[in-house]
Amino acid sequence: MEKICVAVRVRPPVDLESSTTTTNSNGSHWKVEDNRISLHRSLAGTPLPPALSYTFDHVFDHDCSNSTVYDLLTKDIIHAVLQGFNGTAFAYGQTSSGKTFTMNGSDNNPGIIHRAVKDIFSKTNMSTEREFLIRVSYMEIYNEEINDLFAVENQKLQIHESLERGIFVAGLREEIVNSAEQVLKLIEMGEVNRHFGETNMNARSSRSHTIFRMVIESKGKDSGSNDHSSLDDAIRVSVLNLVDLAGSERIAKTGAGGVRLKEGKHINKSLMTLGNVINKLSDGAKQRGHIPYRDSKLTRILQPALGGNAKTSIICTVAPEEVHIEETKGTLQFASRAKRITNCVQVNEFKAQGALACRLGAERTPR
Ligand SMILES: Nc1ncnc2c1ncn2[C@@H]1O[C@H](COP(=O)(O)OP(=O)(O)OP(=O)(O)O)[C@@H](O)[C@H]1O
Repeated sequence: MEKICVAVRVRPPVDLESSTTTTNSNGSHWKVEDNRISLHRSLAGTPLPPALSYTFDHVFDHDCSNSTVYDLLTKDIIHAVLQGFNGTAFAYGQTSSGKTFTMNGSDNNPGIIHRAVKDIFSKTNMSTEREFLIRVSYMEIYNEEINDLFAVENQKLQIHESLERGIFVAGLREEIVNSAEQVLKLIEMGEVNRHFGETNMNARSSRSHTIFRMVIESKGKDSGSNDHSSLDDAIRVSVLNLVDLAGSERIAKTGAGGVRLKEGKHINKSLMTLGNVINKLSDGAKQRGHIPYRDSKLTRILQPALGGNAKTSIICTVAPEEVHIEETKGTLQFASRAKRITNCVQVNEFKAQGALACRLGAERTPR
């Protein structure tokens, strides 16, 4: 059993005037100390004890770089995926709090996805013991429909489950890839197909949840031994999901109407289901009861990452401004609940036989 790793990241204040402080006009501000974030208030300039205080695995203040976030929060998961464990990292938070900045980054400050891809190829290229076959796919959930970001014609895809593949999206294009550059180019092409839109809160707001997925298969390099039953024959298959969720939003604040309003309702509904799943899971095994994974496509796809067989980290992004205090409290409560979830993690290792062996034989391009 292994706990989900939960971190909070505070984005820099939007108002440049107040960029050196997160204190607000009513004297309340979020203070970050080590792995703790607290809401402080002051009365006529006299500081009062924190009104609220939360502790997480990590708390990243506004001056923290994407490189630090990657190193402390996701690097271990990425390395575990190469050992055969499933891994998921996702960003959760209100609109405009920095989820896309964290997952995708910018040209001079690459995010988690870019760093993970580079890291994976640098490790697999260096491996003297195992050979790897890597496949990638990229999908979005827009208005509760799954679309393929690598192939626009693949829309309204369905989720299925099988013994061999677990939970999967049928018809999603998977590309076999051999280098980080190839993957980053594919992602760039996929980004063009993603739904963004302008709201009052964010000039480039993600209007869908996106899931970038890498499936990594590996087997021991031929040792030259004739012992066909040796453990080296075992094939490891792991799945890495890197998820950028759309932001929860107050319709009044985003000024949404028409298409934006419809999108906002779908976003809020699926995030509410995610919250319900997290709440149920955090209740502990005895009180849990039915977990409503099937109530949204997002939770169905993330099912293995939430209480299942995956190493998972969640980065909860928050905005420091006074006007967002209620949303920030909501995000921190979500994060506190998520912290209590335990997953049951194991290496996915199979004997190379039957259909899987045939498929690997056909697809494997030795690295
Ligand atoms: N840690 C950060 N450092 C510098 N700039 C940031 C940081 N986090 C966010 N920003 C900036 O704040 C703005 C909003 O961030 P972003 O688009 O990542 O938010 P989001 O949570 O993905 O929003 P939405 O849910 O609406 O898509 C962007 O201009 C982004 O560059």
